[in-house]
Amino acid sequence: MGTTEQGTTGRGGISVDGVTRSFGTVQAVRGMTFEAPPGAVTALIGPNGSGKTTLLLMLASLLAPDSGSMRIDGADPLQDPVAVRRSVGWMPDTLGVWDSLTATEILVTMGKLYGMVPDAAAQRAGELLAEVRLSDFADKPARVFSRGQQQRLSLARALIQDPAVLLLDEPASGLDPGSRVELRLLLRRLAAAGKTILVSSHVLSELDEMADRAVFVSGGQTVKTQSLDDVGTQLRWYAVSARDTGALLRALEAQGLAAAVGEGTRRSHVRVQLGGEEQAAEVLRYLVESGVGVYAFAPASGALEETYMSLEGEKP
Ligand SMILES: Nc1ncnc2c1ncn2[C@@H]1O[C@H](COP(=O)(O)OP(=O)(O)OP(=O)(O)O)[C@@H](O)[C@H]1O
Repeated sequence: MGTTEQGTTGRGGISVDGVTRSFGTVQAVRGMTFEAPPGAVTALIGPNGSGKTTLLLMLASLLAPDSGSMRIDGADPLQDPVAVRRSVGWMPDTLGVWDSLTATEILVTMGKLYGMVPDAAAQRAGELLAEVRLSDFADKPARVFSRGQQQRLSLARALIQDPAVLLLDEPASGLDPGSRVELRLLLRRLAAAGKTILVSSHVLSELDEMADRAVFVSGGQTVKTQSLDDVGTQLRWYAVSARDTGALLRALEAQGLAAAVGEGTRRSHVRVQLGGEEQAAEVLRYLVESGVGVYAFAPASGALEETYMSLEGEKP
């Protein structure tokens, strides 16, 4: 597939419009509407129980919505589940069945289910196991895999048919720091190749590095979408540390900035809200010139965490 965005109803990307789903009296998804374009990583962010997994299951055509419409790479999961399953790679938050099969057997079986001839499936399995650094475990049964190894195998399984769309539910959970970096690089590479990637995660610092856009959900509804391109102009809290905290506070107040001593960290710091990177650069220059001895100056939290916390704060 190409890298061009092709609109809400044409081919390419994910489009979700007014989707709902209940389980008995529990309204898991009350109304979600958003787009995830091809060639980008879109983050799906929300508190526990906000409906992320339910939505991903519906997109993967494994669960039917009660109402609303969805398009995945141009196909409707209700009308055309076969097309959707062909174009979607699904990485659930746990690997699931087939514990007694080896990693290679799992991937080859999946490949054959997608219509690959055995040789091609075996070759693809070998390439993917190398990609997720599991070549040494190719002939080991999945039941002996650690949580992180299972996650990596699950990712390989999601990629077997070279899908146009990747749906990933908490893919970094259980991964060691090195594997997380590799996952990030792999997903950026796949997005650059034109794939549509929708990834749910609670690790916002990681999504800051990985995602192009974010969809925030709460109580089964989409509450905000954010482009990470706007981060440079976003109002953000900065944490500033200086040799003389009192002088630092006075210097910031002299600039008309509301500053307060921050709490909750080992190192003493001052929190100040700034209107974007331009203002941050000016304030930093001023502080350095005023001789308060600044030794740390950075956003107090990631951009997504800041939005997440502000949305939590707005809740009734
Ligand atoms: N099969 C089911 N039967 C009954 N209730 C369900 C079922 N699946 C999900 N729910 C409920 O729907 C709501 C949304 O669950 P979901 O798993 O989609 O949330 P989530 O955002 O993925 O949460 P988490 O961040 O904890 O993974 C929850 O209240 C959950 O208890």
